[in-house]
Amino acid sequence: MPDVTSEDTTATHALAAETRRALFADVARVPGSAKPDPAVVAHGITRTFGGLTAVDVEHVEFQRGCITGLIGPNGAGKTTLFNLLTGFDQPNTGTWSLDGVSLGKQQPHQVARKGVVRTFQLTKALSKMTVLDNVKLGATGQSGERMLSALLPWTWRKQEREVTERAHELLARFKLDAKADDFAGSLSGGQRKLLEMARALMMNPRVVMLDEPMAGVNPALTQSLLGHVKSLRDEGMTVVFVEHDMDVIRDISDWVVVMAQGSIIAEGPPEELSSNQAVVDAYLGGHHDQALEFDDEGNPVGETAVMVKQMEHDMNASEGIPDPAPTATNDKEVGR
Ligand SMILES: Nc1ncnc2c1ncn2[C@@H]1O[C@H](COP(=O)(O)OP(=O)(O)OP(=O)(O)O)[C@@H](O)[C@H]1O
Repeated sequence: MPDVTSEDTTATHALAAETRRALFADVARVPGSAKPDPAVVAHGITRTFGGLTAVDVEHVEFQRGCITGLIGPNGAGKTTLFNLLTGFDQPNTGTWSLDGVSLGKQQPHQVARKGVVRTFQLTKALSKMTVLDNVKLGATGQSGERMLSALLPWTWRKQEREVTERAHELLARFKLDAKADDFAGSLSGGQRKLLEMARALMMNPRVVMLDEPMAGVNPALTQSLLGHVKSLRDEGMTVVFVEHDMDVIRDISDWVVVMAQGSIIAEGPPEELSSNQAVVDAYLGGHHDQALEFDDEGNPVGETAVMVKQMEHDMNASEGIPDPAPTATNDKEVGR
């Protein structure tokens, strides 16, 4: 059980870049493909809201020690899938596990104690609490919260010290240590994202699910955030990462899983994405009528490049990220 006092075993899974590439060489480029050493395996997950099927994932595996980018158009079901896998919502059907241990029918803090944590698209910093206290909140389910411990104060005092120490370490890691005693409400958008990550790491997780960690972050902080995400992987963590910016996805992912209308419609290495017809169709709603064109390296060219740019522009716009290049918008054309 990972807690702030446990020994961190994740480092044993740190994989070099060549090893990660080799791992995926023989993985089938199909939805639900088997991975050589999956940390998380989910099967038959469905979630409906009234008549709407938000998630209908037959099978998915997330490879240990790698970054999996989870992409898909707005409303594809990415956040709902994260909610389900981390106990923030319960599915209608399905089973899922970390290293073979079931994570079903559990509360978020129980899932976190088993090793899977998440961050949120809209950061959940409590603005009237200090930055330090916000990070300490990540250490839920510690003995200080249990009844018996109330009678044995020395157990929680020791733990309180350890939790505070760990929180300070994480604040230093994310360069927020100077802000420890400030109210979280005083942080910028990017700093709140860092705070979210620090809080998620309090439990020494093995799997981190990041829901759009770059959204709304000013470009100066984007690179540093990306560096932090890569460093989680380099320490051996398994990272699943929802992101709309294709450049970021290409830069950071070892493997990409694509969702549309609740289901997984494609999987593959990031460099093969833009030539995947199912992916382009999903983003463009199938409303294009000309053949797609790519150069030898799989980069879109001509009209296809314009459409892909349009797609990225729309996705950025939905996140409130300004697009420096003037782009003609035709929302109907892209199925929104
Ligand atoms: N609590 C809810 N009640 C009703 N419908 C919901 C609820 N949560 C999600 N949905 C619907 O489920 C579908 C999937 O939503 P979800 O937020 O998971 O998509 P997403 O891929 O994360 O989208 P985005 O990229 O815009 O964040 C959408 O149609 C959404 O409106």
